[in-house]
Order: sequence, then C-alpha cells, then structure tokens
Amino acid sequence: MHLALASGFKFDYTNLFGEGKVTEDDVRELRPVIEKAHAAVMHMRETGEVRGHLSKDGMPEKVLFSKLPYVSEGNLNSPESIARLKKFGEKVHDEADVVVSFGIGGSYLGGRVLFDTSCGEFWNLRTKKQRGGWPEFWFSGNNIDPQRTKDLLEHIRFSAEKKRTHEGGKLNVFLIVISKSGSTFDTMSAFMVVLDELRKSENIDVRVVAVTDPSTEKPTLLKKLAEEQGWETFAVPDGVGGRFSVFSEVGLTAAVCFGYDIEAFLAGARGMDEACRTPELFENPAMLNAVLKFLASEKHGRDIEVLMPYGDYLKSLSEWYIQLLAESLGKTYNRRGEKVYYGRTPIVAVGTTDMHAQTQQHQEGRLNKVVQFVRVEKWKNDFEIPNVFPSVEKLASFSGAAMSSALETAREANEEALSGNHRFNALFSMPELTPYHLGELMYLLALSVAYEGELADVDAFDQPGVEVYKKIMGPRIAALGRKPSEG
Ligand SMILES: O=P(O)(O)OC[C@H]1O[C@](O)(CO)[C@@H](O)[C@@H]1O
Repeated sequence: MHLALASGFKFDYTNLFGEGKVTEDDVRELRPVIEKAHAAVMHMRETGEVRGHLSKDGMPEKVLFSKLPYVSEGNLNSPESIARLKKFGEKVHDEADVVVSFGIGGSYLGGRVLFDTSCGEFWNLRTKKQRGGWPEFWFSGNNIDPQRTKDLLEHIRFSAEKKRTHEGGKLNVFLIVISKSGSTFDTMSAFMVVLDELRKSENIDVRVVAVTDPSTEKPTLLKKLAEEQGWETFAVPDGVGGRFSVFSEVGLTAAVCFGYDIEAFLAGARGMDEACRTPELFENPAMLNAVLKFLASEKHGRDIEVLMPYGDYLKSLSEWYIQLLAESLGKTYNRRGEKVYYGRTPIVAVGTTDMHAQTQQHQEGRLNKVVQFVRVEKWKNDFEIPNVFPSVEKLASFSGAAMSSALETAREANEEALSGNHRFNALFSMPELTPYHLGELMYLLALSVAYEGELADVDAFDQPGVEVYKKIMGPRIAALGRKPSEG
C-alpha cells in the first residue's frame, strides 16, 4: 500500500494501516475531524491564519511557512531574494576561505541537513580546489561548549598560518550569525568568543553576516548590531518559526555557501505542497502521514516515532525532525485550554547503525513505537563488495553484492522482522538523495505537523515550554557576568 508522486517519491504505509494496525474504522470515525483539519490547513495556506495561534508576546501571529516554496514577486522568497542569495553565494565562493555558521535549533538544524546530505563528512578535509573552490564550512553556536569552541579557533588559526606561509595574505573568514530572536545565548556567546579571538589575529580578515527578524518596529538585538556595525543581513521572515525556516533565508543563506541548489530544494517543497492540496486522504502525503501517526498514537498507544533513515548523512534529518515534532506537538493544553499532554516522542535512529543498538528495543520492547524508515533508492556512488578472501566462505558468499543493495536488504529485513511482531512501521522512499527530493521530504514533514496540530487541536506553532527554563537560566547567566563596577 503506497502513495507515489510523479517525481518518484513514495510513502509506503503497508505496515501502518490495515488489520491489527490503524484500521479503516479508525479512519472512518475520524473523518469529520480530518475534513476540518484539511480545511484549516488550506485556510492557513491561503491566509496565514491558524485558529488560536499567538506569538510569544501573546499577539495574533500569521503562519507563513507554506508560502516559502513559491518563488514569485512579492512573496517571502522572490526572484530578487533568490538572486541576492545566489550573488552572496558567489561572493563567498570567490572571497571566503572559511565560513562559520552560528545558530541553534531551527537556526542550525535545517542548514545542517543540507550540508550533510550534499557535502558529507570530509568536506572540510578537502582542499579548496577539491571542493570546487568553495570554502570550509563549520557550524558553531549550537551548544555552549568551551572545548569545541577552542578546537574550532585553533583550527582556523592554523589555517591562517598555513595560508600566510604558503600563499601569503590573510585568511578570509565569514561568520554567519543566525538567530530569529537575535539574542539566543548559546548562539551569541559562541559568536562573540569566536569573533573576539579571530579579530586578535593579524592573519585573519573577519566579515560578519547576520540573519535575523527584519522587523523595524521592535528590532532584535542582532538587527541593531548589524546596523551599527554595517554587517550584511538576511531575513528570518515574520510568521516563519525556526523549525520551519529551512525553506527561508535561514537555511538558504547557509546553503549558498557550499553551492547547494536552493532552487531545486524549493521546487521539491513546492511539488510536495501541490501534492498535498487534495482533500483525498489517500492521495495527500502530509495529511495521510499525520492521520496515520495520530491514530497510531491515540488509538493504539504508539506515541513514539523513531525516524530511521538508512545512510549516515541523513542522521541530521532525524535531528531536524526531533525539533519539528517536539516543539510543534508537545503541548500541555489544547486550543480549548484543556489539559491534554499531547505529543508523540521523536527518537533519532540511523540504519544500519542502530539495528545493532536500538532494534532490540524496537522489536521486543513496549508496543509504543512507529518506526519511520527513510530510504534512498539510487545512490550516487556505490561499491561492489570485493572477493578479498576467497577461502573464507562466509565473506566470499556476499562478494559481488552492491553496498546499496545490501543496505536496502538490511532495511527490508528490519521492516519484515518488526512487522512480524506487531510493530508499526512505514517508509518514505526518495528516488535519489537530491535537493529536490530532500525538499519534498522535509516539506512533507513540516506540513504534516500542521495537520497533526489540527487533529489534536493543539497549537503546532508556539513553544511556550521552552520559555520556562529560559526564565530560570537568564538571570543566573547574567549573574555570572562582569558587573559594571568591575569595569
Ligand atoms: O533563532 P533563535 O531565535 O536564536 O532561536 C533558536 C531556537 O530556540 C528556540 O526558540 C527554542 O528555545 C527554537 O524554537 C528556535 O529554533
């Protein structure tokens, strides 16, 4: 049982729907709610209005992420804004040796997915020439970690020294600071440490680019700083929450620094958005995904979702999804103000790695999980496993197999084993690991949480829970600082 798009993207829900799983009766019973949810999501698409959604300051706020895939005049992503981003990418290509992107949560995770899936683990170990002239690209500000900050600085200083010795001239470093609120401690503290240290080096030329809320009414601290210091800026548009911002200048500013095809990525998101306009449940991938996962949780107690892509470079997709699902749907109150404690718990897993770690739990632990597989059908590179030790029968037996086929065989075995023991699972299948198909998948997941918010009647676009610890932490961190009397 699967839903396939013309692009080749598939959602296979055979092991999530049917006898002993989410049943036709479950879906039938929910029909009126599903219809209302679809009408609400269509309304959100057209007007940006989501019933009951308020900003952090308690003001009505539009939800506009579903506009982002559409690049046209007057839209959040317009031909001019895309051209400007690409021009910035060209400047980075021509002038930067090193880029460091500072951000956390939505200001980090989406860019990380784009980086990992296109550049991989060894990007920064290659020479500039091997990278096609693109600079090194590092992330920072996604933790308050003194050791990694020191290691990053040491690496940049070392590169500067190397450049001075071999080529002469200064190392050109671009620091991209991404923060919608403009004052997130983790991001800003790492940025200030790195900026301050790099400025001390005479071999390094530092340029800063800020990505923040562009509102002039109540400018963010980062916006004010950018104005004061004359830094170039890009925008986190109003109405686009961090966890939905990979389709905006948040994800795209980082992406153009490593030559990512941002237009193909947005085209994939657009293709998925168009596919999700139909009111036919079994033809609408985001609605179907949300309905099946909601019912699996509410009717069958499967309220944990393990997002398990097969392939190392997709691990960050799971990490991005953690924030999307957790902040969007983990809510104490529904929109009627009743205590519901809603929220399916997301778990990161990677195949085949976690088959040797988590699978025991998935296979035999509590019957409370849905394992959501992600598969790449055709890999850009592949290896045939060679017959290196012909006399060792066991090793010789699988020689000749392609690694990609073995990877899929392992996934299928896991799927069959889980299904054979009443373990709910499903599969998103990407024809290839391209920006287009990644755009489709990430957008499907983003729109899915909009549907699920409607089904559960919770506000999927706020995150009041994260303010609680911030209120405790803020004054305590401030108290650690130097007092004015201390100079
Ligand atoms: O972009 P900002 O404002 O620095 O926020 C980073 C992240 O912090 C959160 O506000 C949670 O604390 C997320 O929702 C957000 O993605």
